[in-house]
Amino acid sequence: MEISELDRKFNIIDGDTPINEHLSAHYKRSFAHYTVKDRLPVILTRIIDSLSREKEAIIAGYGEEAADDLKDVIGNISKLKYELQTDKKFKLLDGNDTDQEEWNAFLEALPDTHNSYFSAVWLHAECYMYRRVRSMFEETTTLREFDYFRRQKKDAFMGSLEAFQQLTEKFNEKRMVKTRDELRGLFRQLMRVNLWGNRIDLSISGGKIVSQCGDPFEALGNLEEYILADDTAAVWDCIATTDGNIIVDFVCDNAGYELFTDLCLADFLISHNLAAKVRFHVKMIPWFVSDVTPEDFRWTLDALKLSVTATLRDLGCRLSNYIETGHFELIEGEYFWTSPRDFCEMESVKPSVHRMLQQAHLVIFKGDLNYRKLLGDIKWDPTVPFVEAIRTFRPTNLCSLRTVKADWWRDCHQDVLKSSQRRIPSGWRVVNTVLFSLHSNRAALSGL
Ligand SMILES: O=P(O)(O)OC[C@H]1O[C@](O)(CO)[C@@H](O)[C@@H]1O
Repeated sequence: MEISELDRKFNIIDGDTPINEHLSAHYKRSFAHYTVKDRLPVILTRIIDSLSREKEAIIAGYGEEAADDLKDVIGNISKLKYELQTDKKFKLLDGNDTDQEEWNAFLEALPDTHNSYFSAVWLHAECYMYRRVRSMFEETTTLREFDYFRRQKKDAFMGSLEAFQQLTEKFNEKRMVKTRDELRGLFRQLMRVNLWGNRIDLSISGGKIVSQCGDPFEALGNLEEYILADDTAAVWDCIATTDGNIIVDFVCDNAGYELFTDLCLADFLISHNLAAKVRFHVKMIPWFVSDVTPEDFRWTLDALKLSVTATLRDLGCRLSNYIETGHFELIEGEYFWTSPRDFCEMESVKPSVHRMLQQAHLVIFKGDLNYRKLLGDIKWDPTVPFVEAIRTFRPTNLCSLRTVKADWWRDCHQDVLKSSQRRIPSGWRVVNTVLFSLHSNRAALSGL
């Protein structure tokens, strides 16, 4: 079938997403369209491939019965891929997962015009696909607990070991800083390391293993010109003007290198008495390929403790000890983070999560997906300040730390770049540019 025929059939508009509209695969020249048409089917194919490749090992670990379960799951994922590529309506979820009712209520309330892959809001279509895959495993007898992305996450972790080592060595050299100015300087560097850590994402690479290579501290200088919005000073003030008896929350994104950088920043906050507790909010199901689950979090600390180098072993022990002393807390059991809801809906649909975030003095939202949820997956006019774009979402002080991975900020990048006399060098892709914002509940500290 000709692509134009497909477009006609799915009612695709040959243009970019209009300003103030929701992002959607409905617009052919959008990253959402490219994602639904090309990226998501690749991700599904890669799950099938890895299940087929790891079949023997899975059966060895989960028993003979897993062979039938694998066959069913592979068949169901192929069907899902077909549904996606032929723009079928979203189906209600089967199974007994904790969040199933909430998901189905959400799906049932979708207008008929926006409940298929190419017609829905991009956020809804993308989350729905990952949630459907999870349902297929939940329905099996043997593979309910199986994380079909774990192998890739572990490989990416292993590929970043050298960077972990270099980062920890540099951090250890600098740990002894004493003066407020030195502390602020180190905080600024760690925020940048953390920001760039968000580039290591297995969903954007379609599941191909990507790891951090080279010395992350060294790389900071060269990356500086790609920072689009930088409110580090305001984030620092927000933390450093307290007595240190505060909670800082991370709404985590990717496992592997990015989680490692989260842990380094959190370690800094605790070891310099800038915060009394750091909480980590993670995903309860395998999500967007590399997102952190409770199991990934625990595995990371254990793997660091068992590292071949004393530097990483010491770090692993210190971080694990923070869990024991209550300085770190892993928040698990919350399915809101894998719901299709944007954060503005949190207070009404999940008040308990909103109340929990209110306990924190600062919440750091990691990554592109959280950023999209902050902004409601809307293509805002680039001049709209961040504080307006997040609408009524005001649980506490917020910081968004993400590298830009979709297209709708391209215009804004150019806008910002033009006004700041910066440029995107040829060959540099939008994925490597950055938006970095803080919102304070006292004042709008920054925007675009
Ligand atoms: O890990 P992050 O930073 O949330 O980004 C992941 C996601 O970024 C996007 O490419 C664009 O938002 C999603 O399609 C994607 O998979």
